[in-house]
Amino acid sequence: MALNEYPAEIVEKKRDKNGTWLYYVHYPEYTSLKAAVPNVFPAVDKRLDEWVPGARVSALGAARPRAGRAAEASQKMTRRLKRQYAEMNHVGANVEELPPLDRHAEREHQEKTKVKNIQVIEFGKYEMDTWYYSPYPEPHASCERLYICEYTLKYFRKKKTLLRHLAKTKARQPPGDEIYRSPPPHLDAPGYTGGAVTSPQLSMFEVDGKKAKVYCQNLCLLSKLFLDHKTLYYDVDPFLFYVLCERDARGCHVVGYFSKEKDSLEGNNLACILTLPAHQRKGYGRFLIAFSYELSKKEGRLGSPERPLSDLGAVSYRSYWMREILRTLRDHAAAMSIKDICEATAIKTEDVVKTLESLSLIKYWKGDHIISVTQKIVEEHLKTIAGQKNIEIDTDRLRWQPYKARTV
Ligand SMILES: CC(=O)SCCNC(=O)CCNC(=O)[C@H](O)C(C)(C)COP(=O)(O)OP(=O)(O)OC[C@H]1O[C@@H](n2cnc3c(N)ncnc32)[C@H](O)[C@@H]1OP(=O)(O)O
Repeated sequence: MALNEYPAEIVEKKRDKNGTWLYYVHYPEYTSLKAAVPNVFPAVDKRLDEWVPGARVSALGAARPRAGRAAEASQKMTRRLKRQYAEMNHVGANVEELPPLDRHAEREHQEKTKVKNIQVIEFGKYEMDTWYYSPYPEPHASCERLYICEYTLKYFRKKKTLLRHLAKTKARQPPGDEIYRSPPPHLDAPGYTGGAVTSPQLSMFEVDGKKAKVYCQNLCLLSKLFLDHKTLYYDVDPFLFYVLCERDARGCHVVGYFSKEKDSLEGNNLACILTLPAHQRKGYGRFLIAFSYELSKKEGRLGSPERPLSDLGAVSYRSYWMREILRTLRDHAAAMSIKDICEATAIKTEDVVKTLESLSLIKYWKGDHIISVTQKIVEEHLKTIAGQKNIEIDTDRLRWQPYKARTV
């Protein structure tokens, strides 16, 4: 195999307008996960799948990924690691292991979604490559490029139609209640030298799936472009959507969201989370996760995300849990029980135990889990994560009541 060639599987082929063959290829040995993260592996990372002209495919099934998109980390999965990943994230490691009906549904889903339909979206001032298939209705489903209004989430095949829509619509923010607005930057903040404030101001909106049905359905269709396995698109009534926006003089620009069941029997405090690719790795994912736990604290309940987690979901949650638990231990001089940590953070017991295990800070003694840590060890662990991007939530600014308390 030549340099810069990668093993590839051909998933589909088609002819372009000029009759040239194009191949839809999957790179089985590569992932777009940016760094090797212990025990977190994409089951199948389809994010780099793409159409390539025949000239870029060699006879042995090797292709050259588009410049700039080449996978940065090669993580071959051993069978053992695959099983570990599946166990941690409650994902079936193998379709064959599912019950017959689920197996059939899973195969059908895989067949339908194996080739992504929309390649690029224009959203506000950003253009973003998509990652996965999303069931937009026809004729939009067959568009290579979709133009999406960042305020209403309506989608268009042509830019001029989007511009006409923007000229007509008055919407400049999500259709819900603004429940949080970030504090203005402190004038004594490090790096502030006077003049215009450049750091984005954040607003969080709560949008009710029942009251703003079309907006929420459009949000689900949009998020499916970046989520492989969530299947909620149309039945949005039982959910609340927490939409995070950067705010400026023109309006509120969506950067991410999470959804939450109004009444989760499993005690989930988050169903689905997304940061749009143009805004990833700036700390917004952690902010959204932290926000979901702040809501759980107000409800007086422990919470956990709905499973399965995606690979990116798993890294983000593990990083969040680790930091929160270590900070809580530090603030209490490391003298806490597991129950104390759960109460302070609203993180479900199982997630606390797994996180402490991964840090080797827990012992199993006489049938019970015991935390085994000193303040010094906590400080040392905290030093290793000191560089994390963290946007603090000022809880005094959260205006929110549990859904159940509002409806009785
Ligand atoms: C319950 C569920 O919904 S599971 C599905 C989760 N959602 C998805 O998979 C949709 C697509 N992915 C996403 O939307 C985003 O990647 C999210 C929401 C998971 C994370 O959002 P981001 O805004 O990028 O997260 P943020 O910047 O706060 O980073 C959180 C942590 O994850 C890590 N992380 C995020 N992306 C990556 C990546 N590509 N590779 C390695 N680590 C990553 C960050 O390094 C950070 O950890 P650190 O502070 O210890 O370094």
